[in-house]
Amino acid sequence: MSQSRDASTSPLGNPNHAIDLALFGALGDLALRKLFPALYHLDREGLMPESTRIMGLARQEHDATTFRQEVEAALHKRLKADEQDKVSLKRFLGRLDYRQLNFTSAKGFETIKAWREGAPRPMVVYLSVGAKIYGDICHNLQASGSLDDETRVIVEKPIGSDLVSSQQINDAIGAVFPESRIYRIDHYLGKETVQNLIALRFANPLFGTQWNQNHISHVEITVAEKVGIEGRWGYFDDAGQLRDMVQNHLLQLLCLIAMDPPSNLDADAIRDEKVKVLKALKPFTGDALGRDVVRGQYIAGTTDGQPVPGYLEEDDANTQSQTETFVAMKTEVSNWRWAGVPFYLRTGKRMPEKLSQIVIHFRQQPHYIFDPDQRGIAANKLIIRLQPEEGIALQVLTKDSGLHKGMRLRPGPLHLDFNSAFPKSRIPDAYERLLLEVMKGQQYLFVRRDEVEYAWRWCDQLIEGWQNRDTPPRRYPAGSWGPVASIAMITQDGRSWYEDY
Ligand SMILES: NC(=O)C1=CN([C@@H]2O[C@H](COP(=O)(O)OP(=O)(O)OC[C@H]3O[C@@H](n4cnc5c(N)ncnc54)[C@H](OP(=O)(O)O)[C@@H]3O)[C@@H](O)[C@H]2O)C=CC1
Ligand SMILES: O=C1O[C@H](COP(=O)(O)O)[C@@H](O)[C@H](O)[C@H]1O
Repeated sequence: MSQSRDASTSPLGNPNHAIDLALFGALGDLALRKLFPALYHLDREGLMPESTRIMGLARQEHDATTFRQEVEAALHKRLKADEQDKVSLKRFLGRLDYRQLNFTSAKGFETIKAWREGAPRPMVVYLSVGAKIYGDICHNLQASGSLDDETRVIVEKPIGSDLVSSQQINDAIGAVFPESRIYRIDHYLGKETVQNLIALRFANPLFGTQWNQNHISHVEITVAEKVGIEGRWGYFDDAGQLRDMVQNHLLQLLCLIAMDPPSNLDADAIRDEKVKVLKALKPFTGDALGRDVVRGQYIAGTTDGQPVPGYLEEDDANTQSQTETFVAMKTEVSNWRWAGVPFYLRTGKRMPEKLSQIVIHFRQQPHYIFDPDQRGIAANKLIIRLQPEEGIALQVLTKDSGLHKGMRLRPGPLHLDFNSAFPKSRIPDAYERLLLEVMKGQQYLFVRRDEVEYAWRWCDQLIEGWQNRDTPPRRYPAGSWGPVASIAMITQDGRSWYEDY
């Protein structure tokens, strides 16, 4: 983290972290639902320097006053009642301005240059729009003379739909910005527990010494979503769950679990180690594709006891679609640390619960001395919960209490629930952490170009395999844990998905 300028803070944030934020797509879903609430929280927490200004840019006709009204309405909808205080809201809304702009036309970009005239702060450009127009916006910004050599750019996922398209997009951004000023968001990296993984693994010798194939039998990563397509059918049907969730979020989680210790916490030290993991991911060849990967698509079912439509009955659906809304797979990191340790991944929409968790299953003791009836009792597990609540639990075996039970073992948790252990600290949304890091000019929670591209390389061979083998998705009812085949995939190895939710 050597890029930090100064650790001192003022009541309204470290003045060294002041920026001008130009937010492209300021009236879109992401901006209104996530970005403005996150920016507001940073301001309210005293982390946004006084001089920081925010310019909203979108196609709709607005002036600063009506734009502020839109943002205020979105904040009222998203924030809890006790998070809305008049002073903070007034100060935050006062930072906002608006310009109507067509992003793909060079005309009008001089407005950004004029806004920036004489400003002593670096500009951060946030591209909260589809990746296809990142190149146009970067080009128009440059051609209009709005950029200087301190300007940073934030881009959203997904970057492309395969390796070739991601390279084209990365080339277009890279023609204007150097890698050191490109911040590729994967919002899972901003989640508190995900950052805690780094602390857990590299600050605790207890885990550091056990983190390899000698002590770990297998790893599970589950990212289950309760929601369906939420009005995004057009986008989602082109992508599918592999491109939407595995290529980015699940592979980033896998990298943080599997990577070797970085030599320090600098962005590139961490990212170099993540890239090594991506390069070592085993490709799916031959029979592995049929045996170790399950694609699914939800049909009508129930959520919270209420009937919900199937994927093909959602609004705007193409009823012939073969797009997957669920993927489960068994993969491996082919290196000395992880040889022979399966990584089981699963993610899907319309599951019974919103649940993201990583379970590290440790091996059994080499010599067993307890009741033979209990020989199969679960070994130690480390359960890292990202959501809904965040926390870490270590399942250990202890003696079952009572006079009549003899030396019976009982699995139980050593549990760290962040909300109850640290009740005073609000757990910030991922976007708050990420925006703060951009303000500081720190890149360690952002994805480097080669990470994106190696992840695509691995996904591409999987997608190509599906296409070659004509692999239609297996159906699963909304509200279930996915196709039965995803359970069979793990039980054939004598294991099961961890279900103590
Ligand atoms: N929404 C989400 O939950 C997530 C989104 N993302 C990513 O974030 C980015 C934004 O997504 P999202 O907010 O959902 O998208 P939206 O389509 O909701 O928002 C995009 C915004 O950009 C505007 N816009 C698009 N093209 C132009 C143009 N040529 N000129 C001017 N304005 C334009 C749109 O205006 P108009 O409405 O007039 O078209 C809209 O205000 C995407 O890259 C997406 O993949 C990533 C993770 C989650
Ligand atoms: O990037 C995306 O993530 C969301 C899930 O994010 P979470 O923080 O709610 O777990 C997913 O619904 C969406 O399809 C995808 O684009």
